[in-house]
Amino acid sequence: MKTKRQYSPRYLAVNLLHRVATAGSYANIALDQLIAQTALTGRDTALLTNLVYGVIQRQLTLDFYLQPFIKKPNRLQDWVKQDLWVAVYQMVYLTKIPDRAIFYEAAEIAKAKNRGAAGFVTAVLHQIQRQGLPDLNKIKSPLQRLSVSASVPQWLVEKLIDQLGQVKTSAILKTINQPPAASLRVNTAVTSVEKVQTQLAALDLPTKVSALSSVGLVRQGGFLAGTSLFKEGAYTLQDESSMLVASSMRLQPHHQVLDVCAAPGGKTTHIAALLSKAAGGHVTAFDLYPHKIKLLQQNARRLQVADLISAHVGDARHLDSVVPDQHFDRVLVDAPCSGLGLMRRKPEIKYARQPADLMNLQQLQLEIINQAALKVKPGGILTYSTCTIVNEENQAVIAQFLQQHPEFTPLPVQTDHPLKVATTPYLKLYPDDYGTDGFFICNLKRKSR
Ligand SMILES: C[S@@+](CC[C@H](N)C(=O)[O-])C[C@H]1O[C@@H](n2cnc3c(N)ncnc32)[C@H](O)[C@@H]1O
Repeated sequence: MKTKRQYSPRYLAVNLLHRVATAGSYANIALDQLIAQTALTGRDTALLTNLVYGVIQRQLTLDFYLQPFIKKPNRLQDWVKQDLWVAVYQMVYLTKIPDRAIFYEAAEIAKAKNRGAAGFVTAVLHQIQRQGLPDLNKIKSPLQRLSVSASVPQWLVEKLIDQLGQVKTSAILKTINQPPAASLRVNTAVTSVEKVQTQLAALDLPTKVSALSSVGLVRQGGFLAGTSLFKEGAYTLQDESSMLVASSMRLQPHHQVLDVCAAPGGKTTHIAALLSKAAGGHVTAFDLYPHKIKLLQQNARRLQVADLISAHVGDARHLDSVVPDQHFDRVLVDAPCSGLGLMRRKPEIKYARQPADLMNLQQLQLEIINQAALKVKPGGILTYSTCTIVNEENQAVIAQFLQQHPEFTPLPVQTDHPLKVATTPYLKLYPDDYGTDGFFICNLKRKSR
């Protein structure tokens, strides 16, 4: 039987951080599962969420703060480090929580796991209280200071400065550690934005309309996947930037669409909602992984658009063997990418990526887009999108593609509302522009014969 302590948000946070670090789970998915399984109050859910995201977001900063107090970091057990991270995070960023409460909880968590470690945790925290934390402003190298303060690896800060300049990089780094907003796409195949907004408000979940997408609603925090509206398919959880993809594709109800990197189907189901079965519209969706195709099919059923979608396992690098002799009005390549635009929502990504990944991914992206191009009807449109913010995976892919494919020309990216960022020849959204994920969209029209 679980004790009261094991349901405390801090205990749950330490456990979850341990799982993310050791089993490679994504924090947002693991957190949603945990919240669904445990009957926490709204306040405890908010604290748990804050602790988990806050600690992962600020891991490099927290390591810097703890460094002078831990003599043998290599001998520190992972969960002891995570317990200390959670404690120091509260001391620095959640200033309303008194130190004595933080120390007591940190020691109790240590005791519950291994009695011997409780003394060590308490000693470290008391030493921090006596001596104070080291000062970030005293880091001599400006690059290292920016990296540690924003908790972003130095190679990535350097790359962003190189590609975007100091001012834009600082603006991005300032916003990526803010709590991510929750956003949902209303499923216009079955309901309307106004209706869902009213129904959510009645559940004490007020939302605001998205500034980017006419089918998006946003709110700061809250567990939106638990409502019966979600289960019935009235909406799905999706970042506002992702909602721009289907809207940009100039879809018509009768279109035949190929979605080659489709799972778990966020964009496939959005595309399907814009097609009409009666008019003959259809999406053929592929993904490399069978378990992801199952997820896509589940989502399609929940969102009541399964009859417009056929989903199969298939490799987008070999489309001729999966869709021989077929050509489509619209082809979407929502490419596998580094995910560096998701630093706020999936903060663990920034530590996992290595510089060499970007060029390896570029090769894969080029292979896929080159194959996808062969499946576009004359006069049709090929859409390339990613959730990353580095040139290698975005404009460099498009530039190389266009060199080899003069039959394609970029179109302005159509959006529901006028945006403050350029939409031609492609749309690059950074996390500081609208508080969304970082995203890239390019629409390429194939010449009519
Ligand atoms: C960015 S995600 C797609 C997200 C999806 N479009 C959505 O909106 O929900 C990229 C997808 O590409 C898939 N993928 C990776 N390599 C692939 C390949 N060679 N062929 C097909 N799919 C692939 C991954 O499994 C992953 O699901």
